[in-house]
Amino acid sequence: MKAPAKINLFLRVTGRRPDGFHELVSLMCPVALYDNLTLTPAKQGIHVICGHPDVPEDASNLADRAARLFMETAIHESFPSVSGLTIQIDKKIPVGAGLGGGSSDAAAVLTALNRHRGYPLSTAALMELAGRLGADVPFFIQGGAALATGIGDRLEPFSHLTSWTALLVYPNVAVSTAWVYKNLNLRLTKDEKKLRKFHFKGRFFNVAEHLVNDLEPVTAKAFPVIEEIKRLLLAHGAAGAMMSGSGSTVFGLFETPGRAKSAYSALCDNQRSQNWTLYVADLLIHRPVIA
Ligand SMILES: C[C@](O)(CO)[C@H](O)COP(=O)(O)OP(=O)(O)OC[C@H]1O[C@@H](n2ccc(N)nc2=O)[C@H](O)[C@@H]1O
Ligand SMILES: Nc1ncnc2c1ncn2[C@@H]1O[C@H](COP(=O)(O)OP(=O)(O)OP(=O)(O)O)[C@@H](O)[C@H]1O
Repeated sequence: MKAPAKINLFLRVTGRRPDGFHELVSLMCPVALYDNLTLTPAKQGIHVICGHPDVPEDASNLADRAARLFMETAIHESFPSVSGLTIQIDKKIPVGAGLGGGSSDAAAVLTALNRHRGYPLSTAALMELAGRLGADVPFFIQGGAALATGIGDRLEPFSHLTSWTALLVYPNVAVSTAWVYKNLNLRLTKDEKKLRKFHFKGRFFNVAEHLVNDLEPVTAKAFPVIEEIKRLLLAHGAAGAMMSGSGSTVFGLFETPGRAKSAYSALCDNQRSQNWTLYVADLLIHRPVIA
């Protein structure tokens, strides 16, 4: 099954909880760049096969953790015995890229196991399990664009968005999300705090006004290539350009797939892009219809 990447179109950090996690307001949208997962029954245990140098194949893989958590929880509810599982991941989403690849793999495993076992868990229970695996995982269970609050786990579907095509540029540097949050300066004035609580309710997302990411300056300071990519995307016709999540991927938003593809070609011809990986991907605004 397909596990999509995501981009953050709006990300304001509004505070820090006593446990160190940050509160935020973020508009997130899946994009049509996918990992492909194949789940097959095994005699015993959970096995991950991925073959990507930066993705663990042991129990620390988020897809493995998701399967384990599901079995521990749902087995008690409806199954007499634990069966094994092999998870094959064809990794297309770059790793440590701010595109939520690991989180999406985990959500895909939870959703597939729940469906396959005849829905022992409600969507709400599945989302709760997902939240235990990572802040971004519940978003991928829900599907479609969403406005996230809390630590990213409180979600409202959001459809006031134009069908942009994104050009994603991954500069081949992996960024640790924990490092970015740790280096974020959160000393905010009262006015700034008010601004950051900006509410999208009933409003249409406007690129010129709303495209913002509080984490971008932190990552861009360590990796100046981020500013360089933003400049190039804007110079090649993007309506807006910004880093996604904690980085390092930068996306440009284009009005049509044709314009995104022209920018893709122009950037590929540029000497500077030799070490970068580029993808053209439509925004997946609406929740998939489940048959
Ligand atoms: C940057 C975003 O991707 C934006 O959508 C998310 O906020 C991060 O989501 P994620 O990668 O699923 O994050 P997790 O795997 O849950 O957390 C990784 C680390 O990031 C920090 N973290 C994460 C989420 C959050 N709201 N506040 C944090 O401070 C914590 O140090 C945590 O240990
Ligand atoms: N299934 C998985 N796919 C990718 N990375 C995984 C997976 N399981 C564990 N990891 C580990 O998680 C780390 C970051 O993975 P990921 O690519 O999801 O981060 P990210 O792109 O920064 O995502 P986010 O936007 O959620 O911060 C890597 O160090 C990787 O080794």
